[in-house]
Amino acid sequence: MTTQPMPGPDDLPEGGGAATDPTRDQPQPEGWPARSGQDYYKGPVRLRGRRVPEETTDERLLRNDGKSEFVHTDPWRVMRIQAEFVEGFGALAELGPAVSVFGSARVREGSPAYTYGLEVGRLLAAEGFAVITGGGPGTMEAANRGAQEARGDSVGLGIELPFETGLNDYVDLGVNFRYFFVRKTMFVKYARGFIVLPGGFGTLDELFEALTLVQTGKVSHFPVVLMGVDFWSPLLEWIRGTLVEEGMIAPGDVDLVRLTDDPREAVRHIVENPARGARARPVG
Ligand SMILES: C/C(=C\CNc1ncnc2c1ncn2[C@@H]1O[C@H](COP(=O)(O)O)[C@@H](O)[C@H]1O)CO
Repeated sequence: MTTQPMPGPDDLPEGGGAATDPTRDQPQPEGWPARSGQDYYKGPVRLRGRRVPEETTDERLLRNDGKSEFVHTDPWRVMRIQAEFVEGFGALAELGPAVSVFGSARVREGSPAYTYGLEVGRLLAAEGFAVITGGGPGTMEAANRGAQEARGDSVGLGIELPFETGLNDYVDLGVNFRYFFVRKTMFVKYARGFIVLPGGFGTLDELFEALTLVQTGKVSHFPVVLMGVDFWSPLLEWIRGTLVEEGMIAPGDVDLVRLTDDPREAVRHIVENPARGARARPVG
């Protein structure tokens, strides 16, 4: 058996290519790729015969044939997702201590939930916390507005939605995300705690995401405050009466949450309960 030296990097075109193999310079079967008589190197992979691609990686990269379906493929999507993480981390890396505030996109100025938002935004900023919201209307606008009025850092992590407007006018540092899960990572990564105002599905999703991460010990033990006793009590009663009773969660899991109507108490709870190292409760 004869062995041939592997070509070095200088012998190969960048991004893969063919290196001549003098022993394989015979006529190739009909229908085989034009360069099938040569060894083809693609990173650590060597290809021969009909496995030799018709065109090199660079040829494919530089080809402009007007076809655009590739932008809808999963590998391409993964690149977009990565880019979104990079942009998000880049924009927020130097943010000081922050608290994420979740709540309804639908309430108007003058409603109790909007007023909670304004107040917690102001108080958090006065305590030196950046206020992170979903950057949208309703309570998000209120919390950003409160933070801005108190000369704090007002951050909006917007989400691209099919029929919604962009960031509210009170966001000073805004990042718009295409993917909910990338945006959620930012809410958690840069926050020392969460304040949850009355809201709908979006708010519940964010609340339970935060609780699950803490409960399972995936993240630090963050303080979580629910604002609005009348609004949240039925949910907490159901959690205690059904989830705990049926053994779906541990009784202590409910202690993860503080319920109040008082924005001062909400902010004090965050200040007095700094995030502690992650500690999952053993199931059962
Ligand atoms: C429905 C309306 C606007 C939607 N625009 C949003 N912009 C930014 N973030 C949003 C938006 N809608 C939901 N969110 C996120 O979910 C939470 C609020 O959802 P809920 O269902 O209203 O409780 C909020 O914390 C955001 O992160 C108005 O026309």
